Amino acid sequence: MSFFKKLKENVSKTTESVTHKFMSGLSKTSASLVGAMDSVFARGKIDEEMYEELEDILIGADVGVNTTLEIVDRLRQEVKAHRIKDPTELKPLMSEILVELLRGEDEATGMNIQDGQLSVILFVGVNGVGKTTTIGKLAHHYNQQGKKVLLAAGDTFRAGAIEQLEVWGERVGVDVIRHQAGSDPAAVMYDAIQAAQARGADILLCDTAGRLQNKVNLMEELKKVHRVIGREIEGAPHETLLVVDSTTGQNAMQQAKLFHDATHLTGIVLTKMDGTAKGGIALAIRRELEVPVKWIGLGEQMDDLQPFDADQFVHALFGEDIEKELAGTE
Ligand SMILES: Nc1nc2c(ncn2[C@@H]2O[C@H](COP(=O)(O)OP(=O)(O)OP(=O)(O)O)[C@@H](O)[C@H]2O)c(=O)[nH]1
Repeated sequence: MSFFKKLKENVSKTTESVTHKFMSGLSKTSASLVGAMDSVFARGKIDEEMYEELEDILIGADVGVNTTLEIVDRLRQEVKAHRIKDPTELKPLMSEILVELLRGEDEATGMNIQDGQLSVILFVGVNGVGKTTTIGKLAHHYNQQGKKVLLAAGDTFRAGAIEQLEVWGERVGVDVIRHQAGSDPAAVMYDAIQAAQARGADILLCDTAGRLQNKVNLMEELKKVHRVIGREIEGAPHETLLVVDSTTGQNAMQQAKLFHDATHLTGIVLTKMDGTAKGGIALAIRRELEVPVKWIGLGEQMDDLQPFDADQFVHALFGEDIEKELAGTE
């Protein structure tokens, strides 16, 4: 039995609605990445040309050149080692390689949430990537779990950003700590931490500015915010999550490198996966940045932010093939 059965078994452990969210959210990427492989494999022959066409498909889905070469290399080795002649056997093999790459070595995709004490989560990323929406969705997620959540409006650069966060606060039913537009974001963080501690909050989600017009200032500001949070609570921020818009392709990769250099990122949130056929960026980011993707945005609704899961991700990409193979072998 191929790796498909194992994938199916792994995703069956979660609810059907989560599996469905991944499948519908990743349908465009599935078509561009896995659907496109069909015509390549239909030629019935494993040869150099086939590997080159596979590379083109992977690069076209934003998997990134280095990661693409690594995937195809591994595929070649497996084909050799197991003397595979039939290209239809390559899809399950490919799915296994993708899961391994997405999992990485540490498997540290969970959130560092401290039980019984305040956990501070800092969000960074450029404007418009979905930072505020992600904070709102995550506030909802933790609120649903019965945790007391507070939001810090650290994007003081744009007055609209503070109001937008307040709209989310109201929608979810959590308070927002804010100052006037233009004030020092580090001071907002200081006040937010005091408020969170005084109110016995479990989780403080901190928004930050994302203007890129002045990179040096932005990065200095983020470093200061980070420092102030760390001074108030040892070990905080417990997570520094970079939010990136997956529809921006390799641009997302460059942003990730920039922010990673300035603040120590502990995870990535990939938003708007449902709006792109180039979801292969998840692989490029995971592999080339060595920062785990922790959350994935699969739509605009409150519960469309899902914890990233390598099995769910790859299962969603190969969904049709998995169903076909399992139906044929029962
Ligand atoms: N389809 C889809 N849309 C999303 C997702 N996440 C966010 N969006 C949309 O992206 C748009 C921008 O999101 P915002 O949260 O305003 O972005 P932001 O990064 O906070 O922007 P600034 O406040 O300007 O920094 C909104 O219309 C969101 O509804 C997602 O996972 N899927």
